[in-house]
This record gives sequence, structure tokens and C-alpha cells, in this order.
Amino acid sequence: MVAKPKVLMLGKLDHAHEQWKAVEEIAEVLRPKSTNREGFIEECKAGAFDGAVAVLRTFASISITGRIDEELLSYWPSSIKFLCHNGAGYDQIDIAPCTAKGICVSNVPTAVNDATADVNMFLIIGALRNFNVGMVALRRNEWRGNNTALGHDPEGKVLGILGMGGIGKNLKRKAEAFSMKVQYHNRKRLPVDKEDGAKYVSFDELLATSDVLSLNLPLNTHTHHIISTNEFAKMKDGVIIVNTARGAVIDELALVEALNSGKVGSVGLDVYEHEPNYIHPGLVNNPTVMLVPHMGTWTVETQTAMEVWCIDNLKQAVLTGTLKSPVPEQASM
Ligand SMILES: O=CC(=O)O
Repeated sequence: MVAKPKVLMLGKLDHAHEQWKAVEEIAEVLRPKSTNREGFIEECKAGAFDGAVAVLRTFASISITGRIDEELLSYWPSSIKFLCHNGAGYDQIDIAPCTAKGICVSNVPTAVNDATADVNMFLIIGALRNFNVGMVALRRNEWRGNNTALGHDPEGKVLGILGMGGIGKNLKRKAEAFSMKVQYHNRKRLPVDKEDGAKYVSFDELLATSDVLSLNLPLNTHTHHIISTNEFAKMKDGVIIVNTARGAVIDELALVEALNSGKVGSVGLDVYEHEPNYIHPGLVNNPTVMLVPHMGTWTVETQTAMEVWCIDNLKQAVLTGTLKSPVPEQASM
């Protein structure tokens, strides 16, 4: 009997059970026994994953392996040629050393767009309307609280989207339903037929003219702390900042300072620079800000669609030696 190809499973899937069964029919699934990076590396050294051709990893599996970086990859068997990440953002993976080792990486792009843009819109409305102050007061039995400031309507406000990818475009559509005016900045302007009519502005113009600034760009070496003290100084007084991308695209300390000084009027965050262990007290203790604990894709429908998409990548890798959605850095690999 011909042996099945081996795949390594890092983390666990909770929804796409039928699709996973189909993987088990075509592949032998290996799983680490260890629960930390040290133990995982020992298992690699002992040859526990030798022969595996592809890896499926979840966002939470960082607790088992730590970052997928050059050091970790140096212990992976040379048989591994594919790494399928279950998530849109793949900042837990260093792509350059994967490329150097000939490992093709995929992510889950479009499946996350609607759910993430929904949370984005929720944060925009909540921050504009000052809802958190009222919600906190009500739960303290203080009805709306004392001197709770009036909010602002989204209608007619300028929404600046930094990072007009799949989520940014989805957000644009939703924000326009609330009569917001949308402008965007990307490092490279989109072809006009891909802009959906959004106005393209320079980075500085986006900062200077947006009433609400939404961060919708991936975290990488170019975008780390792309918004910090200098950038806040260029913004309108009372600007609203919303982030559903990754915490570290904003310098969180500078954000708290800008909030405390009144430069930033309010904030809506789903992601934090040092999540999940540390959220700056200047955010947690400020009732005017809207804070959600990274729930952008936290729906049954979206989590299921993400798992199915990721499994499709894994199956395609095993059966055809290709990926359905390679990460952009490796598009030509
Ligand atoms: O944060 C969620 C994702 O990257 O998919």
C-alpha cells in the first residue's frame, strides 16, 4: 500500500469538521505533543515531523511554536514545502526565511472581509456617538451618567482609510451607506478601476483631512508604528482613530498621549500592540473609548469560512503542489 503524504497540524480547527475528514482521507496528520516552543523544537530535533510536506497553523498556535521565524524554521524538516495559515494577517510568520527555505505560505484573504468591516463600522459609530460612556453608566445603575457629551453623526464625515485592501473596500461600502465620504491612501495607488470611486490622497493629506482615520493595513516592517506622535500632530483636532488591523501599526503609548491631550477625540479598537496580555491602562480606564478584544472575525460563519479556505489551501498543496491563496510576497514563487 502506498503511504499517505504527511501533514503537520499546529493548533485546532473547531468548525469545518467535514472538510477536515477529507484531509484525513488523503493525508496522515501529525500533531505536536508539546505545548511550548522549547518542547516543539525538541520534537523537531527528534524527527517527529520528518516527512511532513505541508503545515496548517492557526493564529492561537503561536502558544505552541512562538513566531515562525528563521530559528524555528532551521529545525523544520526539509520535506516541508507549504505553510497554510488560518487568518488574513500573517504577521506571526517571517516570510523571507520561509521563501529562502522554499516554503510557500498561504493566508485566508477575502473570507474575513465582511465580519471585520462590520466590527470596524461598529467601532466608528460607537466612537462617534460616545456610546461606551452611556453603556458603562447604565451598568453602574447611573442611566446615561452625568454630563455625558453628545456624540456626532457619521453623515457627511470624512472617513480616511489607510490600507484599501479587501477589508478597506468592504468598509468603504458600509461607510457610504451611512453617508460618510471616503478617501484612502495606499503606498501604491490602486488602478482606477479597482478604487470603487474612492478618492486617493497622499499619506499627509489623509492625516490632515480625515474626521475618522481607519487603519486597515497589514502589520509588517514598513507599517510598524506608522501612526505615532508626528502623525497625530498632523491630524484634525478631535479626530477619531479606529483600528481592526493589528495593534502595532499604531504606537499605543503615543495614542494614549494624543487621547489625553484631546488631540484624538475618541478611539475604537479591536486590536492592541501587546495583546492579549497587556492593554494600556490609558485605554482600559478611559470610558470614552470603544474597546473590543480582537473579535473582528469572531462569528460562526466567518470562522467556518476561514477554516474551509485554509483546508482548501492544505489540500491543494498536498494534491497539486500549489496554493489557492499564496501571500502577496510570494505571488511569483
Ligand atoms: O485578525 C484576524 C485575521 O488576521 O484573520
